[in-house]
Amino acid sequence: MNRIGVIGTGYVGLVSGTCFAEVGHKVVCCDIDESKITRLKQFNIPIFEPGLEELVKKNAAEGRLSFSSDIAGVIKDSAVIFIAVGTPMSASGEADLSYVKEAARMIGRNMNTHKIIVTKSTVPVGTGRLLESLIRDNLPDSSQTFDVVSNPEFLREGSAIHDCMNMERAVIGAGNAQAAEAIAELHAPFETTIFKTSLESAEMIKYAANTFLATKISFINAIANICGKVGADVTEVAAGMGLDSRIGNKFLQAGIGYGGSCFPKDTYALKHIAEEAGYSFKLLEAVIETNENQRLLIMDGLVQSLGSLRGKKIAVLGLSFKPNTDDVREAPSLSLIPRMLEMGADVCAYDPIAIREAGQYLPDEVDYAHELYECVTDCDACVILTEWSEIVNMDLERVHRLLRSPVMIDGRNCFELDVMRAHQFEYHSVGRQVIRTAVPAAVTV
Ligand SMILES: NC(=O)c1ccc[n+]([C@@H]2O[C@H](COP(=O)([O-])OP(=O)(O)OC[C@H]3O[C@@H](n4cnc5c(N)ncnc54)[C@H](O)[C@@H]3O)[C@@H](O)[C@H]2O)c1
Ligand SMILES: O=c1ccn([C@@H]2O[C@H](COP(=O)(O)OP(=O)(O)O[C@H]3O[C@H](CO)[C@@H](O)[C@H](O)[C@H]3O)[C@@H](O)[C@H]2O)c(=O)[nH]1
Repeated sequence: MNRIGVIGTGYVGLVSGTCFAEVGHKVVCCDIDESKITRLKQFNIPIFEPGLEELVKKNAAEGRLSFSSDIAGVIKDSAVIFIAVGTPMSASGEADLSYVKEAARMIGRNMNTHKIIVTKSTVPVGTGRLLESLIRDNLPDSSQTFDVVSNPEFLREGSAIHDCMNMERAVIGAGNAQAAEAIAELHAPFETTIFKTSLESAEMIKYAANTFLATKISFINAIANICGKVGADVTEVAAGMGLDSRIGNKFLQAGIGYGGSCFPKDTYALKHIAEEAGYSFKLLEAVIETNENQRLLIMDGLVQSLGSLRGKKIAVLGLSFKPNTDDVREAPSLSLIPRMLEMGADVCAYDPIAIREAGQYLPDEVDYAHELYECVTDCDACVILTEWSEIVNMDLERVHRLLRSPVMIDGRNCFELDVMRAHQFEYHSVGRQVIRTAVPAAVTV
């Protein structure tokens, strides 16, 4: 058994730490936020992630997973240290490395034996080298040796455990072949493809992968916007494109764009990295701009169907940035609900899990319903921002009956047009024909 110390118990630290424990390693997770560690010790998991609580309990009970707020002690006791702290977007768009740098200094100060430091956080190219020098500068004994390895994390929120346990590849970037091999061996139980690279290439692979996926989303959203104007249906177009194995059918779901803790900040960070390197990344700029405009389709749909929003009551279904998570970082709800309020609407919001999270950031005027059907009651329109299965599977007949006017603005293309026609909704979706209850039209939101 290897002793892995994980610094940071956000999504990545907690999920990857738990999964490395699940495959047999001994893992201790630590965090600067003592309240998180107190909660984790009581199995009160700070994030909503399906299956995580059970897996944490199981691995803790079997003695492979524990939590500590003694960061220095965890560093001293570990042979391998994962850095899994946040790298949020700074005001200028670049990745804020202050947490990563602080973690490196702490590691340097507490280095007592040879250790491999593994960066799981998403960091700009060159950070691995920067961490090497920061650690070296903080060593109590300058002859102490260590290695820095980049091993970016590719899990998705909402399916994080599945993604980690069934990882498609482990990218291992290192300057030292022995350190790379040691981290490859750590991955042996996952039976995944090991891809060894330089430190710099591994760091770039993470940004290139995320921005490529973001590009796919903005591309299909741009196609959707044209489809809406020329009478094509983007869901058919995406399905037809996806049958070409060179294109593939994944990440072609048109909607109100990508949000979350990764794509928005990582697209900005790569744009910044490119600028620093003297390259003007026009394609990526267009991806970002397309994404930022896309969510405004919701406002267009509301104005088309209701005219002025003043005094209108709007039901907003879905507050998290995607289903199966309570994460609201860069969620469309956080920018769209304040706009609705500014335009004079009353908003009642519902989410199966994320009300508490979203409520911290939304204006006080928002009402929250604890049940979907209560939320839509007496509303002038129903807006869908997140495709939770509870929302996709709602009883449309009941919703039609409860709404004051049967208007639905769907930012995630949850329903078939024929179904909405049969239920006599006015239905605005993305890149598809608008269904009107009385007069059919060929314009989409
Ligand atoms: N969220 C994801 O799905 C995901 C997936 C892949 C990669 N990533 C990347 O992984 C990194 C972490 O993301 P996250 O969403 O888990 O972050 P997060 O912000 O949710 O959690 C980071 C944790 O690190 C802790 N921390 C900060 N500084 C610390 C220090 N010096 N010592 C100990 N703990 C410290 C914080 O208290 C916090 O609990 C980011 O770089 C992100 O881009 C995230
Ligand atoms: O066809 C699609 C697919 C996704 N999205 C949106 O894109 C965003 C991101 O979705 P997803 O990638 O499923 O979730 P994340 O948890 O943000 O995961 C991404 O970001 C992580 C952090 O870097 C990476 O580790 C993952 O590989 C990468 O998929 C969400 O707002 C989705 O609604 C679409 O609009 N259309």
